[in-house]
Amino acid sequence: MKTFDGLFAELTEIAKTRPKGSSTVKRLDAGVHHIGKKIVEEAAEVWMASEYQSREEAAEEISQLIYHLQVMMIALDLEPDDVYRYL
Ligand SMILES: N=c1c2ncn([C@@H]3O[C@H](COP(=O)(O)OP(=O)(O)OP(=O)(O)O)[C@@H](O)[C@H]3O)c2ncn1[C@@H]1O[C@H](COP(=O)(O)O)[C@@H](O)[C@H]1O
Repeated sequence: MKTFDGLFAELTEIAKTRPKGSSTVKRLDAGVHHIGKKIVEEAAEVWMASEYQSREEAAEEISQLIYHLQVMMIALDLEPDDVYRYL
């Protein structure tokens, strides 16, 4: 099963090697404004799923929010430790 750090390592490698067909590469190329809008959209979906849908659907939306947050971290050249120090 994938973890936060495992996904971050995978996305970091994708950002370096830029494989064809990667949606992550497309999102990074689209830039911070695009990624930020996606984060807001996914955050709203987490809220809606948590309030009106199942726990399973909420978990899926949370995973997507984590993914888009990680894409933003990579766009900003932030490492997990840069974030963890505030936890
Ligand atoms: N975990 C994720 C992940 N979570 C969410 N998403 C993206 O976020 C989208 C979900 O948002 P929506 O439900 O709003 O779908 P949508 O409206 O089609 O979104 P848009 O593509 O239009 O923005 C999905 O369609 C994916 O494009 C993800 N894309 C990739 N990953 C993982 O990231 C890794 C690298 O992926 P690639 O870069 O595609 O190879 C792989 O391990 C993937 O499993």
